[in-house]
Amino acid sequence: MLNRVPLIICDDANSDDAALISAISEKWGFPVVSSSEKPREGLYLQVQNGVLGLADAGEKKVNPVEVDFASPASLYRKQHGGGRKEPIVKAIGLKGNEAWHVVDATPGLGRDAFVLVSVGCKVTMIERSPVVAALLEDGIRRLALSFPELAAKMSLQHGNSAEVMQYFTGENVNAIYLDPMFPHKKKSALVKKEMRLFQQLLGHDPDADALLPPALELASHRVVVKRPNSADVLAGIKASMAIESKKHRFDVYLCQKNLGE
Ligand SMILES: C[S@@+](CC[C@H](N)C(=O)[O-])C[C@H]1O[C@@H](n2cnc3c(N)ncnc32)[C@H](O)[C@@H]1O
Repeated sequence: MLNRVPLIICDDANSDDAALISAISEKWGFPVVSSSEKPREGLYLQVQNGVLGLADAGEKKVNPVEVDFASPASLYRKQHGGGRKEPIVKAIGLKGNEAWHVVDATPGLGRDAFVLVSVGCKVTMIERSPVVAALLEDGIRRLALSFPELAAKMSLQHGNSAEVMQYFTGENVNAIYLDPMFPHKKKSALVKKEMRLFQQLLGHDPDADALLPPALELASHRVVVKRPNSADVLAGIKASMAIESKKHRFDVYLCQKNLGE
């Protein structure tokens, strides 16, 4: 996993972008590099028009990857039923439980987390990659400018969830969602360019099994694990049930503490 990538400052950056770059670099420790020193290969972060993005110097045609909670697709989803039909919402069992507190222990670009927020949940995201955490933080900051009520339902912690969940303090956690990276065939056309970039940054998560035991300990109601259809259950622990879609499966673990509810 790459923990640090350069943060490029363009020679013609406006003062707002320059201020954002220095705040991000100070918080996350990314080295600031001028655009003339931009690497010819590899990943780098940039700020353009107030948005932090992750780009690949070798893939000039691919747009930088950003966290965009207020994208038209996300907002369409929110306005048209708020994602209630999404398999993740069914798997977590949110019907009638929309106000649950959910920990997303593998948030990535926060797409699934935003589906949960859009149906009414409060979501705590715990992300271990500083690059991804910085992208998420920037997404929450921009969401707060247009939808402060939604941004207020999202919080972010930086760390390894397998550890953070063991010492989690604060509000009761009703459900935990796990969606660790899974190795894809390298040159498959199905692996989108954005996903390739992510794999270059993070690799896959060979320690994913370590997430399930502390999650089962912490959640009061459910733990849900997203897996490719072909994959084994996480940590060899059998799920209470599975919800299948075309490419994925949601393994649902009902927590013993609340089986009667
Ligand atoms: C497949 S992505 C998740 C995608 C996400 N569900 C979405 O909707 O965008 C997996 C993410 O989990 C993070 N991750 C994996 N293991 C972790 C751990 N032990 N602690 C914290 N984050 C972890 C990875 O860094 C990566 O960003």
